[in-house]
Amino acid sequence: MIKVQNLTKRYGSVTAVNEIQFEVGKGEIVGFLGPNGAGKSTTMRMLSCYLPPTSGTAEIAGYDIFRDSLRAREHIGYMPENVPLPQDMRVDEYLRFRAALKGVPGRRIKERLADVCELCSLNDVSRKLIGALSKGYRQRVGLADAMIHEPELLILDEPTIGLDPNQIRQVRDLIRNLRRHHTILLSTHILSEVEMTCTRVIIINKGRIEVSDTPENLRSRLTQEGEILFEVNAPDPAAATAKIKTLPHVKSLNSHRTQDWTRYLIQADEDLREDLHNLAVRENWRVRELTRRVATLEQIFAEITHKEDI
Ligand SMILES: Nc1ncnc2c1ncn2[C@@H]1O[C@H](COP(=O)(O)OP(=O)(O)OP(=O)(O)O)[C@@H](O)[C@H]1O
Repeated sequence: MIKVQNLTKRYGSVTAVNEIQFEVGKGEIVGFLGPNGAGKSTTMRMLSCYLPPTSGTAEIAGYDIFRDSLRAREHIGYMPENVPLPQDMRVDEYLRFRAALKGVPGRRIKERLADVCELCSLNDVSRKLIGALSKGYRQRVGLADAMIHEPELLILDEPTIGLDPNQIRQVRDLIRNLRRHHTILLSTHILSEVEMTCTRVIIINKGRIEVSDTPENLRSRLTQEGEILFEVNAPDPAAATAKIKTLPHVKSLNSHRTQDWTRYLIQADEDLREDLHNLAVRENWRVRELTRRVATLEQIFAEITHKEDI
């Protein structure tokens, strides 16, 4: 659905997007992550044909965003970061107007309106003035607008920005429901959202793409040299520590004792959970915890973008 090659955007002396390349296949939900000013919105605006690139190319459904802009746009539903909405139009009037503007045939507008209002849970407010809606409902109107012409690809720039946790959950569920029929590229700063909804993560930093992988692969990349928590009740703790140290792949070990229990934090370059379990069974130790610490997307993001404050 998306094929980006050497795409660059400069604003005067600022290079916002620097020779990026990536592809997004049909049916993928891709989370587009990066710190403030990384170039996410600029990339999304170029892909949505709102902003011409300085150099490089991008294709949407096989159409060049610059040369075949109108064709490309037919396949895109774009929801910008701050959805510009007319305050004094009613929700249904506005969506009908947008449908006509996007070339939806007159006979289909009623049906499309009903579909998007249902999908975005707008039925209760469809006769309300947009200016009277809460932020969450306005976001939904933006989403309904992006979908009204049945595009295959949705490009959503921070769709949950400014929403409360309940509204975030609703929009996230909605995006999850959309994945059956759409390809989605969405930017967000909420990493748990990406872990829950996306099939792939692209991390952009200072205009360059640093990573493109599944959330699982990203986690296992960082967890390979894993930390394992192991808490046992062994009759002779010193002997137990010595035995654990002799296991292959153990790099270092910290322990902490509370009454009868010893809690080990083991650094190893392999997943040693089975070996530790077998050792405990052999030695007749009682085990209270045996877990491998898994890196969160938040740690991965911080590592890749070298930022602690996300
Ligand atoms: N119209 C503009 N004129 C000049 N510079 C711009 C313009 N739009 C963006 N920039 C600059 O380009 C860089 C990338 O901005 P962009 O908005 O694409 O980042 P972003 O990743 O979407 O950030 P955020 O998470 O804060 O929305 C920033 O340095 C920004 O200041």
